[in-house]
Amino acid sequence: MVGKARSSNFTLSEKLDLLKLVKPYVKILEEHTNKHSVIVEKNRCWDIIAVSYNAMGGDRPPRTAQGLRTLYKRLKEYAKQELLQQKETQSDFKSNISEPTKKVMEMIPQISSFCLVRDRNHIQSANLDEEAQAGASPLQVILDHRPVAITVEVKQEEDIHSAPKEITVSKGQEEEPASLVKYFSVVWCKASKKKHKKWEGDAVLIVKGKSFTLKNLEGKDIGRGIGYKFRELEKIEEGQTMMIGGKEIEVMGIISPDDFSSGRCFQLGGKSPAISNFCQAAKKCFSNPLKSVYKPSSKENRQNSFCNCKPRHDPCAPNSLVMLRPDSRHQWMFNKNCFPLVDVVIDPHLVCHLRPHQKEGIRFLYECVMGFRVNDRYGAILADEMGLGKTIQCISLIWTLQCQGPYGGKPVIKKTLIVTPGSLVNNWRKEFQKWLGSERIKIFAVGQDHKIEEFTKSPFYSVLIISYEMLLRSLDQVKNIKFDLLICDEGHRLKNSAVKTTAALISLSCEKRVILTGTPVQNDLQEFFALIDFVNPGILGPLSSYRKIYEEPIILSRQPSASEEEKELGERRAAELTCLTGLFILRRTQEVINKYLPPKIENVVFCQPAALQIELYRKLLNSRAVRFCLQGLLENSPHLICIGALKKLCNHPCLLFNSIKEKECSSTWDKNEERSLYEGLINVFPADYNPFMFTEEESGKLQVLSKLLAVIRELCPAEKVVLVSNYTQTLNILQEVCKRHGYAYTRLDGQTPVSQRQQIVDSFNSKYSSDFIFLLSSKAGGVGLNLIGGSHLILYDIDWNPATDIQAMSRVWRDGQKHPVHIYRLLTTGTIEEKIYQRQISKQDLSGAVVDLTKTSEHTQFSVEELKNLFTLHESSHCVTHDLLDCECTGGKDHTGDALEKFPISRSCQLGPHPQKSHSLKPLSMAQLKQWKHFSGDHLSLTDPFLERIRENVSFFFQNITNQTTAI
Ligand SMILES: Nc1ncnc2c1ncn2[C@@H]1O[C@H](COP(=O)(O)OP(=O)(O)OP(=O)(O)O)[C@@H](O)[C@H]1O
Ligand SMILES: [Mg+2]
Repeated sequence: MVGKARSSNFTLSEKLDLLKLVKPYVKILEEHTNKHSVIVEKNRCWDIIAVSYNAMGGDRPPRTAQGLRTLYKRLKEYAKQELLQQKETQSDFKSNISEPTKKVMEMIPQISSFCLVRDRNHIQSANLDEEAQAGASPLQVILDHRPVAITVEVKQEEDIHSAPKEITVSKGQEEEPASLVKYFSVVWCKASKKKHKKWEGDAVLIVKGKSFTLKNLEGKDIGRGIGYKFRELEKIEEGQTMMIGGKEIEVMGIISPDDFSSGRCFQLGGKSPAISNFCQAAKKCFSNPLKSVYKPSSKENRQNSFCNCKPRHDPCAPNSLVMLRPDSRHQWMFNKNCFPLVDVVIDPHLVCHLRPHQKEGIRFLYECVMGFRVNDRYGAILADEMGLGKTIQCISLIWTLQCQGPYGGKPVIKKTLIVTPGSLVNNWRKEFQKWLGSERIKIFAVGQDHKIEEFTKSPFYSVLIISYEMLLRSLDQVKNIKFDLLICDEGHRLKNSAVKTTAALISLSCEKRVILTGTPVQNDLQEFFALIDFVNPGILGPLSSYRKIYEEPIILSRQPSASEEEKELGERRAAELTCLTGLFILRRTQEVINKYLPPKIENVVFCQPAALQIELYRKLLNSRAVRFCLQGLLENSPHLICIGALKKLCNHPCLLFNSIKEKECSSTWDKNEERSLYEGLINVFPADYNPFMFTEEESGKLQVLSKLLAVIRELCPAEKVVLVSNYTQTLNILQEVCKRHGYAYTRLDGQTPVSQRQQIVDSFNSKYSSDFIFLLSSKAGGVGLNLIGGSHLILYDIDWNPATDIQAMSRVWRDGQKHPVHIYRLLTTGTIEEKIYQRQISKQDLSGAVVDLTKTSEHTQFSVEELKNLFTLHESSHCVTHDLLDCECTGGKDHTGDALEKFPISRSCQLGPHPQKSHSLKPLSMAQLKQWKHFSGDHLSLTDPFLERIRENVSFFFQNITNQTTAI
């Protein structure tokens, strides 16, 4: 805080020393650059400190008295070292420059990119008048943008403490262009007559015409005024002090409109250093990593004898994967003992298995956790789509950091903590074994028979794998272990900072944090903040300022009523946020591994509802509850209950029957809305209806499923099926179907003990397994599982969130799959399931990025219009989704999207009953769907033998084939 720094009490000799110490560095800079310059007054001697500090690799100039003291000490040490070396070598300063000096020189081109030198509010941090009284040499520092030029001159002091003038309020007349806006960085304090002011904080002054706004760094308004004299506001310049609205401010610098609209000026650390640092780092490294760069003293000699100066693996070998070398800033910060630089090379044993995108991912993870990408931040989010091998990338990272490091080859980490959903604990252990064998690295997976204490006691284990649930239970023990790297698998669950798991993980002191997630974060800016703040705490500032600086302008810009100015600001802020976080978020899509995978045949199957379903559906739609929903009183509307009932009915009427019976017996039956929804419904069922004796004919989808299983069994007897539902009760029905047909099955749902999950998965994947069907609850066990033993996957029901379904579908089409993969998504024609599907498609391209801030956020509420649409049964349509495609085919022929090209683009398919509004929807996904092969169930010749056998109960098909070489 600036105010604190002002109260620093350096002794006079310390200050003089400090200035002397700074001078040589200024000289060095001067010798190597000689360009145009701008004059900075003598009180900017602190600029030089900042320059020197940056030149030596410091992140940012100190902002506290303590910080200044530390800097002072380090400068002193640094100078001593330099002198010592000069003496040692007895050589001419210019021809044989010492290593620390070299470091400074190496940094010269970077200096101008450190915004801190220009950004005065970061360096105005000492009691300057004391300096003057102490008789220190006034310095004239000349800085230029690029490259930096600095000269030192002695100049007489000018009085810099003239009293601030209050800007007078204009009496009128002066006219000016209202659009002219200027931005300044300032420090402020409450108005007082004291000579030695104590600044209370940094702020941004926005001057627009005759008015101004003062915002603190959290983006909150702390002062406002209108009607000032335009002339005076226009003349505001750097260094000027003035009174505005009862506050005294000193102008530290001018902020470009670009820095304001991007929000960069509110970020204390500024992002430019980080980015430029990364770019520079990528370009150069000044020392030969294989050569010792520094003659160590005898003590260091001893230390060095312990370190390995040769890379662990040959960096020059063909196909070697060599990590980026640290830049000079990093070396200054982390190589205090001046160990030789050593190349970090990924173990060739691993490299030979890695896909190109995985190599890139390992480089990315390494640079993030080493702090190469963003100064002082060591976090990363690897958000590759499902099945891209996030596990192998992390294993490579752990193995590398555990054995190697850039400084003298010393390992960067000792212990790693991997936190993962319960069902994946053993999967991680197995993957370690798969890629590294059991000798290289000792892994400890916490389980019922493997208690944490064992890990704590044994020095052999370096990796602890634990489930989120277990972590919560044994947090105290985990906290007592020092972990150097933390990996959170399926880490999107940390998007809610209020939940216990997140709080527990935040409480761990480990700095290097990696989130793995295959599920894209939807467009919730607060969830996004939570993930970012977890991996790189504080990088976006406190939540309150994030809201003001990013969230509010972005949300505001999306309102239909937003002005052009608001839209522009929102877009700029969104772009800035994406750009800043893009440094440590990596997401690749499935396409990168498609070529390694077998063909995938995806089918959307529209199943005709059974007669009983139609009758019950009509009755439900006529219920008082549904009618109440459509009246528009959404607050107390029971629409979720109605939607739930319709979804159950689509799966099987017996589920609805069970619900009615349950409600009849329960105390909540009194609740009006449920009573009014189920009223008279029971009479539609046969009088002797027994839900346990359900039949397949009572559900359109179940009929299709039953036929599908039979044809798979017949045509591919060696292949297996993964059958997915979101509901345990539905899984019970599907299980019963398996029993009735004599299909061997296995099942994994929320109730399956964690300790048994991997075993169930392994046994299904084994070629010796006799199981034909894997019953999977997508919510409980969908994430992260490898079910490559199955090559047919049937999604029996649909979820609102496309990510849940994509998660499930990705279980089988992944690395290691040997057979062509068939995916079947069953939907009941004309019902709510189609509507959910349509909504999924129109939402899907929102989830294309980790977070796509340029897109509008998803709906969480339904409008009355939407509810009307949801609560409509389209009895006469073969496929409402196709009707909405605006496709000219009637489904009577084998129509594919190739025909699309015949029409102008403006005719591409649109979703929604109001074509005139369609541009606001997401035409792309629907257009893509239109390009899928599609045909109605009574189409004459179906080339797909599986579809051929189920067509009787199917009104329409969509089909898409990826990697169509040997398909079908
Ligand atoms: N380079 C590779 N060669 C062969 N198999 C690989 C390779 N990389 C990964 N795999 C295998 O691919 C499967 C999927 O990998 P992994 O489980 O790491 O995916 P993921 O990215 O974590 O996906 P999800 O988001 O679903 O958890 C695993 O069985 C893994 O062993
Ligand atoms: Mg995974």
